[in-house]
Amino acid sequence: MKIAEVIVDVSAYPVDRPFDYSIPEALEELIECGCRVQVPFGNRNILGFVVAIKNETEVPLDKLKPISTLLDIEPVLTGEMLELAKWMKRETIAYEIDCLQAMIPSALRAKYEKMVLLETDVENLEEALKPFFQHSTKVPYKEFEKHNLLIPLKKGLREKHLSIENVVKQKGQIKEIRKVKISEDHKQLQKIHDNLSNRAKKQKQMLLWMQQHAGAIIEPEEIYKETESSPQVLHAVMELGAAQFVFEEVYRNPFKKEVEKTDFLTLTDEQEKALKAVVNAMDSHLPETFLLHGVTGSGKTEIYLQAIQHCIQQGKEAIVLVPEISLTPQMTNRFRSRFGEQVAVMHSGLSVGEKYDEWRKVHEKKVKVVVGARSAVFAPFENVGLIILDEEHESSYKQEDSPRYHARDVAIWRSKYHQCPVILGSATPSLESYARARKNVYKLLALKERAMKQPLPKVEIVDMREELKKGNRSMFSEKLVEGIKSRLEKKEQTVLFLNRRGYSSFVLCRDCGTVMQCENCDISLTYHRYNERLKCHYCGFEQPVPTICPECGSDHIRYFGTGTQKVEEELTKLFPEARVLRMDVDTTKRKGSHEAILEDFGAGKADILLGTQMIAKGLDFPNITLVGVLSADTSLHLPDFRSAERTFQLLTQVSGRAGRAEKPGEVIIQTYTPEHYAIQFAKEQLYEPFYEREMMMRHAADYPPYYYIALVQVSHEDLLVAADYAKKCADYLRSNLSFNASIIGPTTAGIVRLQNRYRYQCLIKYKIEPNLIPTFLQLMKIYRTEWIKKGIVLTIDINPSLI
Ligand SMILES: Nc1ncnc2c1ncn2[C@@H]1O[C@H](COP(=O)(O)OP(=O)(O)OP(=O)(O)O)[C@@H](O)[C@H]1O
Ligand SMILES: [Zn+2]
Ligand SMILES: [Zn+2]
Repeated sequence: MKIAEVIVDVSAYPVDRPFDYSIPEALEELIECGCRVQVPFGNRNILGFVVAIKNETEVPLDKLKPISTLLDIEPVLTGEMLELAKWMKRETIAYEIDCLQAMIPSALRAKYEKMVLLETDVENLEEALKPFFQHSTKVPYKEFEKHNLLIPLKKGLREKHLSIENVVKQKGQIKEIRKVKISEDHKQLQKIHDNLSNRAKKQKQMLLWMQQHAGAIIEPEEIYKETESSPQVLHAVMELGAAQFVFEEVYRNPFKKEVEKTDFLTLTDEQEKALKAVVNAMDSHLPETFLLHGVTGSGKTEIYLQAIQHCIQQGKEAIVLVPEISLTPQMTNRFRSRFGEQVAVMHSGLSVGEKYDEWRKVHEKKVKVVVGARSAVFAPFENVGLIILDEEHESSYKQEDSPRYHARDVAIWRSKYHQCPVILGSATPSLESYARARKNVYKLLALKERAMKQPLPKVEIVDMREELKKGNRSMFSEKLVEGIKSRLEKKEQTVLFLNRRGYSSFVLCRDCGTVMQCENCDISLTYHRYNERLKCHYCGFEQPVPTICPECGSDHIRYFGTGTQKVEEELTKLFPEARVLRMDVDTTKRKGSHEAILEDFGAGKADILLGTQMIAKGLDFPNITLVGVLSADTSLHLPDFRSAERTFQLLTQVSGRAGRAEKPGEVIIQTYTPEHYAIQFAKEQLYEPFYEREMMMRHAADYPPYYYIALVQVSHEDLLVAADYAKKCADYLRSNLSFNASIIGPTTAGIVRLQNRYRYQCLIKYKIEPNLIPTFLQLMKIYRTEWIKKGIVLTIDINPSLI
């Protein structure tokens, strides 16, 4: 008897391990690793993934239950993915089932119906299957299940005479059109024609026409037109066997427009050198990780494109990851324009069905390249030759929910599995990656100049405290107003960036620029509106909002933040003639609106593009000559040790949107803290000095990359219960981790109450801590067996992106 090991879909089970099930004889030849099944569990029937098949089990035979249903006749997960899930589960302290579910498209988690499609001639099929395909090329899978024909079905699938598709039972249905396939058999058509009575004139006429088009697949409307006939006539001759309906699937095309083909550019020397290093690694099958550090507009994308070209030529597949917000049509079209139909695109803007279509193109190996957001790192290619993470510093590569994986780590894992290189690209690499490159763990590839040797834009810092002194209370400095005015006159375009991260959450003195900081930590206090207090979410320190500035005594104290809408109003007052496009969460809710706005701006239908984070990335329009940053400070004072790094990255990225073509660019950054090093280095657009300085700060405070961090969070509806269990956590960690690990807390979390739950946390800083994962696993086990019953929710986040 064959036994399957199944990872079942029950959450909160204390032991995360596979369960043994016997494989019914009828399914023995069908079940493979990576297939989903339904199995009895307790008194329910639940979903599971087959992760291993074996001949023996320790489960007593009378206790052993059989698999009830097989859901996938072809596995949805490869052996690689099953192995990856095991690794992820341990690295991220997640349930294996969550890891497996994260790897398949959501459509497969929805309700769907399976259909079997005829791919070749009926004659190639086993006798038992033939009757099903006499009148249609598409038959519900149920039929074969019902008639016990799964084994011949699988044979037909293996030999590629048949294929399977899952039709999602909701709006994401596979799109298909019904066509008419005219019989290939001339003689038969002739015979049908001759047997018809002379009164059936229309039918005879159609048959004559069909003889000239034997074997063709044509849309019915075209036949009516060509033969000047009606559906009734067509149906009549089809009844006689002259033709049959076929269904042709059209992949929903999320790109809408056709993309013009582009040629490869002649690389600059710097680009050439970088490409060569990657190509060498590919050719020698080396799983090397490259950090491609190139200033904005240096042509990193062109290197990706040519590296992918090489990868395809070697018969291999490439995965390109791009942060969700820069996954714009402008971005994806750059890939489509080179590789055309060989590209699949996966991002959250697609409907469930569209996403599933794209996934299937990958699963069925119909494409060679996938461009997508974080989860595309699980693209089920089996012959990966190259993995690229563009904007590698982006925090969105880390998933915030379980499984809390980082796409970079998964990419590197897969590169080892496939013995292929990884490129991490950025103009502003994360400190962690740059430190690794310095230590030669990653190979550094540098592009110091822009592709056409254009100068980087000139950056000016405007001190908003001075503006206030001059009596200018608006959010636009004189400099910026002048800048916009001259662009309007010259018919050039302006991008205005409103940094909304940390909106309204810190308190600042408008006269001296002082931001209220924690007494014990080098971090700004968070403003809590509900009780008008300032809090440190690292150590728990808190104080009321001061009425006068402790530094200069001024009473111009306010919490900071301005919305895009308000900026737009002010902008139209200042420049009534300007055409303004606003891009933020409100104007991009509707599907496709994001791309419509960009398209309009690219086509010169507006003078000013005003937006949030969304516009910081990927924009490559030649007519943008001015970039204005309205408030550089907002992201600077977030209570996060990465806030300086994030600010530097953001300012460098937005500045990089200006002057990318012939016309030189200018950048104006407005700030209340012009002396801050993140702003000063962003002005010079110097990465390395910023890196050195920020590394010093991190070193002094024992933060990454010198230390690793992990965050354990406990929440409960009752504040005291949450605090109590957080203390239990801290005690447990303290008694199980080495003295080298420091455990800070428990303290309240940044947002203390979320969805009516109180949250406490412990921060762990460590260097080498062999006991970390075992300790976390043990803590999880205690939680899952005991604490969970008390309504506690415990999460463990290793290398959190935000703390
Ligand atoms: N070798 C080349 N010759 C001519 N033009 C090039 C070359 N390489 C890139 N370009 C052009 O330079 C511009 C900037 O290139 P690209 O967008 O690839 O830079 P990037 O490094 O990805 O920029 P960013 O990080 O700012 O998004 C593009 O318009 C691109 O077409
Ligand atoms: Zn002050
Ligand atoms: Zn503090």
